[in-house]
Amino acid sequence: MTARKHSALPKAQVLIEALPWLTRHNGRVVVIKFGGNAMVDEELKAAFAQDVVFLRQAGLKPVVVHGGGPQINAALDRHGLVSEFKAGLRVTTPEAMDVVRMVLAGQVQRELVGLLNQHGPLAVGLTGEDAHTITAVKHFPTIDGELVDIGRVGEITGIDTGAIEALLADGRIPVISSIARAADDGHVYNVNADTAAAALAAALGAETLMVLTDVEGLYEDWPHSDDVISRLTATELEKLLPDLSSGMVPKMRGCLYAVRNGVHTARVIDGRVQHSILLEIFTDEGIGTMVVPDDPQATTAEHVPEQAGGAR
Ligand SMILES: Nc1ncnc2c1ncn2[C@@H]1O[C@H](COP(=O)(O)OP(=O)(O)O)[C@@H](O)[C@H]1O
Ligand SMILES: CC(=O)N[C@@H](CCC(=O)OP(=O)(O)O)C(=O)O
Repeated sequence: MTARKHSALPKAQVLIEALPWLTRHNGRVVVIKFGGNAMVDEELKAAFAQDVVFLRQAGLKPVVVHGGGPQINAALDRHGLVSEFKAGLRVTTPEAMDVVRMVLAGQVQRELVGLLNQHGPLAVGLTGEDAHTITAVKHFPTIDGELVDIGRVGEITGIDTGAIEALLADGRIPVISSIARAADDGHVYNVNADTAAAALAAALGAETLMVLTDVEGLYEDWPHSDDVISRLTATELEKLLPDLSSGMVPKMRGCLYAVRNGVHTARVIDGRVQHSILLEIFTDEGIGTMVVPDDPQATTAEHVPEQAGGAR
């Protein structure tokens, strides 16, 4: 007698395909950075929230770190302030810092918390200022061999994971804005959201860092071709870093930092694709760029991403 096949069988097969990944990640922290450029429309943002809640309900511990570069640009413009970037970082005057804080903590973070909480009392928003989560000192980037003053931009000196871990233990989804407090001068500092996400992923011992942006992944020869590098090791990435340009620099530096500091995989994926998080996880080939540590031992058998990018 042949087994009867129900018409919904493909749906069951999709769920079963995800089983090894879900088993491996059960109880693990996944840090997801949602870039301001990926927040293009309401439908996408709602799908992002659904994906994050799905991970939470499937037994993972998602932590969201959000950006908001374009939203800050628009608000500065409304205030008659110019947006200027040096070494990929926003030149942040004290007046601009007020706007940055207002937009990140008061607008973007609130919106994401609201979308996540449509699914239950899950999300809690905080900034790096809360409970000493992110501490920084004033950052002076080197441009053409000179240290340059770009205002209230912070370089992370410490992460206190206590508040985030308490929220995770309580089943919540922390949503974090990339603003840091200074231990010494009493100021608050603007931190690039990719850098903050990478530092948090490392400090939390996350399984994966996922960076959602507005390109398909790391292009091999940007802007001349759109061939995406699907997988690379830390050393391969390190060699590429000097050739990367502005937006990708903090992102790929962050990925490198994460995999060199205990995170098993760091991925850059296209946040403009609906349900990109679930697609990256549940499709064999993955949809973006995956960075892995050099030492295969660091990615133990238990953590080899066979579902997510099994071919990579
Ligand atoms: N090699 C590269 N591959 C892909 N994108 C690149 C590359 N080099 C520079 N970029 C630029 O980086 C941008 C992504 O960074 P960014 O604008 O800071 O996004 P987000 O708001 O998501 O942090 C892309 O839109 C692209 O213009
Ligand atoms: C110092 C610095 O540049 N901070 C960033 C923080 C927001 C951010 O990183 O947003 P995206 O992820 O959308 O680019 C800024 O002011 O734009």
